[in-house]
Amino acid sequence: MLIDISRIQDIFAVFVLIILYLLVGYRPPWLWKHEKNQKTIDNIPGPLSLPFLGTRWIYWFGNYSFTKVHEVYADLFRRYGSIVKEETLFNIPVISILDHKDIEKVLKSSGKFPVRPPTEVIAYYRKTRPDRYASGGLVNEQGIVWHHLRTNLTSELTSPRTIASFLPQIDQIIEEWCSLIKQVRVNERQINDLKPLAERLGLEVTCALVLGRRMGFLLPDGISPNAQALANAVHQHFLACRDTFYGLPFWKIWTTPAYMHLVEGEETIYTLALELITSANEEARESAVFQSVLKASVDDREKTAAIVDFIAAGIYTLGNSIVFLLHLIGSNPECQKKLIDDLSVGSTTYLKACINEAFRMIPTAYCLARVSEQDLELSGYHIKAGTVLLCHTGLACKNDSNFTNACKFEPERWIGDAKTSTVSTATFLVTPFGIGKRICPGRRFVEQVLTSLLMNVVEQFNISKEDDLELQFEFILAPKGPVKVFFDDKN
Ligand code: HEM
Repeated sequence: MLIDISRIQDIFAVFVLIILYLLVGYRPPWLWKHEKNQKTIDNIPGPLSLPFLGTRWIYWFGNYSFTKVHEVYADLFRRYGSIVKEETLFNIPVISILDHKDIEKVLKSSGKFPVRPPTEVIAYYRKTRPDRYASGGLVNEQGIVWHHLRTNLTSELTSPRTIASFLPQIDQIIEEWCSLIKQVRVNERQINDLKPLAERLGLEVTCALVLGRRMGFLLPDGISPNAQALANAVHQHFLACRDTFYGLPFWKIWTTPAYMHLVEGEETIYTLALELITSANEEARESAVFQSVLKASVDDREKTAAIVDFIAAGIYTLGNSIVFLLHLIGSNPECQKKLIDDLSVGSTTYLKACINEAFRMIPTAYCLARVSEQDLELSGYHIKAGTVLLCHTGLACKNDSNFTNACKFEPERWIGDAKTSTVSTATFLVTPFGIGKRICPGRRFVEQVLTSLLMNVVEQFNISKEDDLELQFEFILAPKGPVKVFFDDKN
């Protein structure tokens, strides 16, 4: 009898094992074959990856420079095709994509809380200062924490009504900037370097919106030491992000100069933001954006962090975009003439087309980063959820297969019959402010500033340029060297 029971147990155990094998171990031959043939992330071409160091060595020992990352990617795509694999430290893959359909697929696949990879060095620094930061902040947080910050801190910044009510102040600031141009011109026409002047405008108008204060960045006899410190801090902040991201990663072990610069930049912006919050005057109390941040239902530390993030994310990007826009207009006298004609009949159609076209030609945020939230098929490769993907929208915009005469400044492509086909391609490629739920909350404000700027500038000046613009990578695209532009008075 005992023997019989143990035999039954054996049979039962074999039966359970067969079931388990069928459930988890068995793959039908067709599926097996498919998996074997399927190209995975391991098959994506790219530079040689070294154990532990990955492919970052191309910047340290190769011919590539991280001041020219935009050119590095153009070269990588030329060598390896429209999908390229790099590996960061510890061999974590980062996939760069150029194909329009792939970019669209990635940007469309984001869920409720799109994941943009955080800037590691900022996330690290903020964790070392729990006295100041309750989280990584709006730019670097993910998931439910990001959603909580976004909903509570950006409603006024993104509100059309708030930005429209700020328009008179924008116009006044632009008017002051045009006066400044007149005062600092050499021989009543020549601006030897447009960059610092564009940065001062970016600073003044962004601080006026975010802090509700005029900071005096446009005073003709130079700016105050405090204001200069803020301008330097924001610039330093971007360079330090670039250097810690692409440079040797020693900042993780000891305090490198790049890490020191980042800390200095963050601390200067933070100290100033805190000072302005605690000393808010009548003017500041009337500022909708500033007030909405102060009254938000979030931890007090998040409020100062949000002001820091708005300043850091807004000023430098805006300054660079102003240089790119005015240089492109100065390089295209025909377009300038059409723009003036169109404005003279009360239309802003051509002006808006010029701004779209400038963003297509030189987007300061030259690519969009996401972490895939689901498995994706990109250019025939199976990409697992959780992979870091870089959508190279800036390079795709310069591709003739996406836009005819892609390297030419042609605002006409955004008008009339041509518009429909341009817009259908542009939806996922001309994305200077990003796309989806993580889109830049400063977009509406920036568009308003650029519209008012271009209108005022072409009404007062004929702009022209001497040299071509050279670009440099400073974590975003920035002009390299002095940008000489002529501002001749209109007769
Ligand atoms: C020309 C100027 C600007 C450009 C080109 C720009 C571009 C961008 C881009 C590309 C993103 C990422 C979007 C994405 O991943 O889909 C972003 C995010 C962000 N920007 Fe801007 N931006 C500009 C100005 C501003 C201004 C003026 C502010 C604030 C006053 C601002 C605040 C932010 C913030 C807080 C984020 C993070 C949003 C989030 O993750 O939810 N930006 N910006």
